[in-house]
Amino acid sequence: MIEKLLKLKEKNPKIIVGLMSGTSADGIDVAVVKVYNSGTKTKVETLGWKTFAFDEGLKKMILRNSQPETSKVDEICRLNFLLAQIYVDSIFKTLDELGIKPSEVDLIGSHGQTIQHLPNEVEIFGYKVKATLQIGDPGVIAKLSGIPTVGNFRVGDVALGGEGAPLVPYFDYLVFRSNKLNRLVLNIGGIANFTILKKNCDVEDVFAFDTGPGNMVVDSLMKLFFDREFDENGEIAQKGKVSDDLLQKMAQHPFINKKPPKSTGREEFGSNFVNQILKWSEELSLSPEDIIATATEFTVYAIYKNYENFVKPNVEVDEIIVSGGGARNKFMMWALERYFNVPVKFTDEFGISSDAKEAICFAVLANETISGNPSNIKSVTGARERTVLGGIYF
Ligand SMILES: Nc1ncnc2c1ncn2[C@@H]1O[C@H](COP(=O)(O)OP(=O)(O)OP(=O)(O)O)[C@@H](O)[C@H]1O
Ligand SMILES: CC(=O)N[C@H]1[C@@H]2OC[C@@H](O2)[C@@H](O)[C@@H]1O[C@H](C)C(=O)O
Repeated sequence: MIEKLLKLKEKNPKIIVGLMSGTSADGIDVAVVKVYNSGTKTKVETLGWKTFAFDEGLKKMILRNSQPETSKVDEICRLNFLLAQIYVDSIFKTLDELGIKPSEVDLIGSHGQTIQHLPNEVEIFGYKVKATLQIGDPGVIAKLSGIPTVGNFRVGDVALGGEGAPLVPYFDYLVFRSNKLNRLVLNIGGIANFTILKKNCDVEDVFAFDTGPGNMVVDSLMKLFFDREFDENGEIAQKGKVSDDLLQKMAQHPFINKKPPKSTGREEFGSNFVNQILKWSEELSLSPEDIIATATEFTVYAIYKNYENFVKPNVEVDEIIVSGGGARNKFMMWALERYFNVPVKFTDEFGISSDAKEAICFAVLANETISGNPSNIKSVTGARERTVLGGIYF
């Protein structure tokens, strides 16, 4: 086993599959990449990627098991295996389409499905506990695929007192740093998060955190009002009018002004928050279109407010580089340009598909694990130490 691991460490370049199933619970992104070197010398070449949508029933099962009120421990136990089985199927389908044999793949890096993220410390039985849970067991992935798999990336950072998120900032640092420009690298998935890369920055200068909802709130409202999974291209938002009254109420959410390091999820922007929005909207007699427009505006408001509070006093950004499903929402992208007034680019311009960025990231993070390089950033997660992330399974 150790020989295998050492051989894998020395192999350069490596073919690595990165797997992301994000907080939107909309499906899995599989990216196949060739990774050269490691650390600051890392070079990534994307060989291909594919998205697999989850069946509606599966999405429901994931969502109900992401909430304490509706979760069931036997369903979570089964989902842990089921998701791993689905991941492996998706990997094989992607490889087949790309004409790559599974035996040619050196490594898999799998994020897993977050069903609960509890970075706020609680005292239980005299112990201070922070916790996070990603399911879709990497041990099962390794056994079914026959490919060494790195998973459970967040655990080490949380164990060392960190938020365990966001982890993409290290990848952003490797790929998007510049010696000429101050960059804000933004991902708008279920949750939105950004990475600030000051020109000529060092790894410990990187500043990043979750800013609040990405598409999570809009998606839930779209399901309720229009029985659709999301607002395609922001078309419904474009038909509505932003309500300043509702926006101001949403802006009071304590996460928006909370000081970083911080990370969030469905625990704070799930059904409780959506129900609150519904109540406020009823009082204000808003149409569904206006509510969607306001919730979409809120995502960008929260991104900007966090920038204004915690970044702008030290670093003024020259450009924004966007990825994630929100990049396809025109209303959101216009709002971003309106708030920031700097060029808004997509990661695709930099050779990283905006739909596959997080999957590519977990391939690169797996390479860092195998190479023995720490990939958390203390200034981002608040962990006591930098550490090698993830567990390796054969
Ligand atoms: N054409 C589109 N128009 C508008 N929104 C879109 C479009 N395509 C995708 N989205 C939005 O993007 C979301 C999915 O984004 P993405 O896959 O980046 O999130 P994720 O990886 O699940 O989340 P996270 O990054 O928070 O873990 C969808 O739920 C939807 O709201
Ligand atoms: C706990 C968890 O799964 N967090 C996700 C989520 O989705 C976006 C944002 O919230 C970020 O904190 C993180 O994912 C990305 C991949 C990250 O760690 O950078």
